[in-house]
Amino acid sequence: MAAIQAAPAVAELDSLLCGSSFTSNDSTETSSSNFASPSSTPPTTVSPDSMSLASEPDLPKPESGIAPSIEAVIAVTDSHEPRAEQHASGQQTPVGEDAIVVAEPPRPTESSELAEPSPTSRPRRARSSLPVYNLAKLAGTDIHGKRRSKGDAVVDKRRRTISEGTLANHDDSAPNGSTDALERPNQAGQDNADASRTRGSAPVLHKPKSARVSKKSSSSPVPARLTRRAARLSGAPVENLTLKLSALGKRGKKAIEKGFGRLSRELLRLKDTDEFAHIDTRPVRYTVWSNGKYVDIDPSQETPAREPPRKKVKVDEKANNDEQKAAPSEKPEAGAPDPAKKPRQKKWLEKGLYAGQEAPTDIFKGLTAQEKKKLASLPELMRRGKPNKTFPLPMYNGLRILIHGRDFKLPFDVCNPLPPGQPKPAAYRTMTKNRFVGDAASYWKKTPHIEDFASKCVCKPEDGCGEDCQNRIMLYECDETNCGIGKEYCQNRAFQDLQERTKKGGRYRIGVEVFKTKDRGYGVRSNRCFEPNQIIMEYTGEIITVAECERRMNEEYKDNECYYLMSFDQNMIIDATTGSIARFVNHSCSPNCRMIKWIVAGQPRMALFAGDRPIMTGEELTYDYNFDPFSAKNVQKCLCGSPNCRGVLGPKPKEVKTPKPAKEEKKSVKTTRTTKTTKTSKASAKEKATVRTTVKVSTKTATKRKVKDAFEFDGDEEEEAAKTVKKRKIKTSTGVKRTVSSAGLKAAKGAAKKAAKGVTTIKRSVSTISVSSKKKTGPSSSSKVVTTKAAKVTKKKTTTAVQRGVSKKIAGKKSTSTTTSTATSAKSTTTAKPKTVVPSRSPSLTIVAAGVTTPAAQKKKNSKGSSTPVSATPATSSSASAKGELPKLTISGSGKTSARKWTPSRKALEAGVVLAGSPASARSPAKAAGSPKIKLVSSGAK
Ligand SMILES: C[S@@+](CC[C@H](N)C(=O)[O-])C[C@H]1O[C@@H](n2cnc3c(N)ncnc32)[C@H](O)[C@@H]1O
Repeated sequence: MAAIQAAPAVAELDSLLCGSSFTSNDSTETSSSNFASPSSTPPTTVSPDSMSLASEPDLPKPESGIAPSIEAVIAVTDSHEPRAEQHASGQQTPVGEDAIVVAEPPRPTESSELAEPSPTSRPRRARSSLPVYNLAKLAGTDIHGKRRSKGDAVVDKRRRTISEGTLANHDDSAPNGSTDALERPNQAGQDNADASRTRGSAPVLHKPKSARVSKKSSSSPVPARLTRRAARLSGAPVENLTLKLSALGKRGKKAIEKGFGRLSRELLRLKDTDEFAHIDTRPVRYTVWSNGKYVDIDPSQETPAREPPRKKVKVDEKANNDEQKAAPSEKPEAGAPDPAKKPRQKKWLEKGLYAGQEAPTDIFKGLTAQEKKKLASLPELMRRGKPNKTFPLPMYNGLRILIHGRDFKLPFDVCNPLPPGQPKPAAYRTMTKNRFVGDAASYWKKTPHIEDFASKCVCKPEDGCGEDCQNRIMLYECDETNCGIGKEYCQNRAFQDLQERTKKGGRYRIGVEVFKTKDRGYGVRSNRCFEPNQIIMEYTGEIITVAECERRMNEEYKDNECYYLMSFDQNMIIDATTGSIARFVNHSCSPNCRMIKWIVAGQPRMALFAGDRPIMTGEELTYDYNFDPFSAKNVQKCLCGSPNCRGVLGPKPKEVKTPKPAKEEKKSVKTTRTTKTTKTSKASAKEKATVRTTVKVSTKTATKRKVKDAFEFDGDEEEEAAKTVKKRKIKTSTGVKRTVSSAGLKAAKGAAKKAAKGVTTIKRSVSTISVSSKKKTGPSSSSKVVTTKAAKVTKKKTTTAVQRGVSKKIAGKKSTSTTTSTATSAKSTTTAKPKTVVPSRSPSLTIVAAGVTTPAAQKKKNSKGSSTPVSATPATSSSASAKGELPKLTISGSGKTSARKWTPSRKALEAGVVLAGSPASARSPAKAAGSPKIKLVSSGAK
């Protein structure tokens, strides 16, 4: 079968054959001898094809040597013969073998047609003397079927008339045309090369494409690739066949070109090579190889030097080129040292921790007589041998320390996280952003601060939004909308800095880690240093309404030892049970941090900031909870261990405030009302920052009860509280409460507006679980206002710049200034209790975090009943409190253990915090007339 496919190719190639093949008609050659032998007899087996040659019973004998191509064709037909016989005998042909030829099975009808053409068929044009061949059949393309038109056999149309001469040299002697056909392509090159000598080439039978393809597929014994490679390596000039052809006559040239045109592409590409023509230009080299390596037996032999690897050649060439470029005329002498190449000199590290601190030659130098004496008595410190310059001791400082024998600790400013395997709190979920839960989202006013936020600070780039920045003073973070100096200069973008810092993660960038304290549960420590006032981490969690908070405390957290609830904004609470690790920060009466609420992009956010001094690696982070337990049973012993510890987790002691005469106050209010009270003074930078407009809510009664209410818990308390509430209720009406550090004039503008609109209360306070005001937010915050107001605006020394900035702003807004609104509220106040400045940077926070009732507290409670735990009473004001920076922290008491009613203390009311330890009646807003609706019932303390 393969022979049949290859046969047309053979025909092609044979058409290119020249020389002896034309002349040789030796039919005795076997198929094997046909291979690559120009003198061998081509496969000339000619036998009548039962199919296509049926009409040509007798093929004329070749007369001349110009019919090799025809020989091939005949070989094809010869190969068909047994096939036809096979079919005739009804034998099955193996598929592999018959793939192509079977496509032309013997068709009796056709055969009969061919043998005896029907009267309707076209008469043959061929002369009877010439044989007619069915080329389609020969080529194997007739397997596609015959097209017929009007009964006319197409096969007849496709017949070609071939001149008699083309049938020359058909030889029956070639027994295996297939083998011959396979091998011939290899001969083609040589034959083609010899074709230049051809004078008369035989016309080539038309070769159908399929046949060519089959020729390709009939793998030539010598792969084309190898041939190409050989050609490349030969290095000899390639003969140009075109030149050869030009020497030919027109006819010969045409024949050869035609022949090439039918060569496969690969062969065509190679047609001009020596390999193609089998021309050896190099002598054969015998090489010896040992273990896969070339062994050069006699290097003196004339064998050409081995070519260096290509890459090396390139490099050398490049180097040469460079050299030539550099010095085209001069050539460096062989062996002379290259001036460009200097011996490499080792570079030593000259800078480093102790580099440059060589030990002094005289180690006694600079020491006192006593020290010298001591050093002499310390032979181990005496210098011996060569000084260690690689890593010498810090001689200037260390030696003295060593002499004195002091313990010293190297400062470690680098990240020093705890080793792995630390006890960790039970699985807790972290949250890096506040998330509203339940009704909180619907009650949350999304843009309460936006109005204030609309104005820009007046800082210049050189100011860098420092302490005088009015945004900073009012705890508004700068951004593109409210600050004109840009990110690169502005220093008032703490939350943005924090985000930037922690974005990539990593212990150092985050800078904090939870650890287990000895006696206070878990805490947070720094594992890096923090600058004073630097932001450390954000306090995030779920923002919930008071009602939801109450529910959680009663249901979800009832068995908890700790609550992580902190009052937030708009009467909402942050529950950090799912939140950031800031919830693990413990309380200290001398804290190193502050929890501060800022307005960032119009929204309140809470974060822990370093205090006034830097924080070192490994320090525990603490802030003052300003904890308000409201009930004796909630009082916990403080274990902060600071010298000025208040003893219990209690409220921050207030500053001792000197009451001012009412006249003065009125005057003050008046003055502020006319907005001419903006007094400027050049004070210290700290004081500048404490521009605070404070409007505090208080009553005389309340003031008296201030501390008392917070801790007293007797049977009459409820009644008394009710009275108080009533009293307060009377005095309610309108009021502006701004417990936060001033909240500034900005907010006051808004307040003024709202007051003008008849809004009864405006409160911008961190202490959220507020009893006062707010008719707007959550359902539980709809209580009637209990507070009555005395308003006083105290403006502490402000810088001109700030004042100007603020007043400008106000002027720009056409607002009546803060004091206008406060004055309004002052009107409704029966008793005005003046108060001095409140917090500086920190807002008053209310944490609703119920801790463990310590055994001590429990004992006290048991022994004293409901009496006030003395230890809970704040003693003196701490330094921190003097700055007014402490947040309010309120702890909820255990309502489970008490059946008695409990009402919020005056303190709670003032702080805007209500925490009920709470019998159901107290929790019911309906029952507690005038009492705030907002009550947190903590039942979980154990
Ligand atoms: C918000 S949690 C702080 C994290 C807590 N230590 C923990 O392990 O989850 C507040 C509770 O920690 C405890 N705590 C914090 N500071 C304390 C202190 N200085 N003395 C005693 N207990 C403290 C109290 O039980 C408090 O109720």
